[in-house]
Amino acid sequence: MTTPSFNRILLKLSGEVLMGEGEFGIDPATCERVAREIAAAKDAGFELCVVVGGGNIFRGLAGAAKGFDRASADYMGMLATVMNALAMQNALEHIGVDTRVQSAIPMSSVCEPYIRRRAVRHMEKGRVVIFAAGTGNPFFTTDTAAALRAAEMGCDALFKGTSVDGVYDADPKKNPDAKRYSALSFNRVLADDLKVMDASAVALCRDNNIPIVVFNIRSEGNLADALRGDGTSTIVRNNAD
Ligand SMILES: Nc1ncnc2c1ncn2[C@@H]1O[C@H](COP(=O)(O)OP(=O)(O)OP(=O)(O)O)[C@@H](O)[C@H]1O
Ligand SMILES: O=c1ccn([C@@H]2O[C@H](COP(=O)(O)O)[C@@H](O)[C@H]2O)c(=O)[nH]1
Repeated sequence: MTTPSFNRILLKLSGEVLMGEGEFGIDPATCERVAREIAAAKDAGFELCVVVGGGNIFRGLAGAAKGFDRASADYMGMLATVMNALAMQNALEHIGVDTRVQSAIPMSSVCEPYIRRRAVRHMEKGRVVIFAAGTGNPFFTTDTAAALRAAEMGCDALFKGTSVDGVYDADPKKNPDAKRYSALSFNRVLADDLKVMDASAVALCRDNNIPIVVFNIRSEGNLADALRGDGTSTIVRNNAD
């Protein structure tokens, strides 16, 4: 697969991936391994910002299914992403990568509030900005937050690092015969209701012409491969079938 050349990218880091081989929570070794991959991408010349998910700790929909009010459950989910952001900040700073965490829900004794111009400045200074608390609004997900921040930061592409190696014609975890696309259009993802990312995130990227690269970040080296356009991944973009 050949990927167009990108300079500034947003990495959407799955919360679920941060639990490593565990079934819940944060695995420090996985955070360190992902941090090394981010550091390598920086060394290769990319400007990076990161949106972290929260699926390893709490998802609003799952909370609502157990009886929590949906909006409260979503706020719990957003707080979970702040924990993941701090874990990633810690792992990155251990290996000498300068970072800032900015939260969409202000919590001034923990991290900076989200301020777009300040985030851009951090990136220009070579810092990795980690965006926490999603969009700050319930009824969204961190995929939509990733698309929104990618547009606000002027990113050339959104790399979704998750536990599948691309976009399939059906959920590969439920259908072993599902076929992976190497490239497809935003409109195909929406028309076929492919669930790898939520529709609002896909539409936002389509309307702002920000390609999405979906790749598996569970294995070492895959971020570097995806950034080079090597390895196994799917690119979702305008002007594709
Ligand atoms: N057509 C499809 N192609 C690929 N994956 C799909 C498809 N439909 C559903 N999926 C599922 O989407 C999941 C990835 O998206 P999801 O948003 O759930 O994860 P994430 O972003 O990695 O998680 P987190 O919420 O922890 O940040 C995969 O685990 C896969 O099972
Ligand atoms: O803008 C947002 C982003 C997230 N949430 C809630 O947080 C959890 C965790 O995020 P994932 O994207 O699932 O990893 C999500 O399930 C929502 O409950 C939100 O409300 N608004």
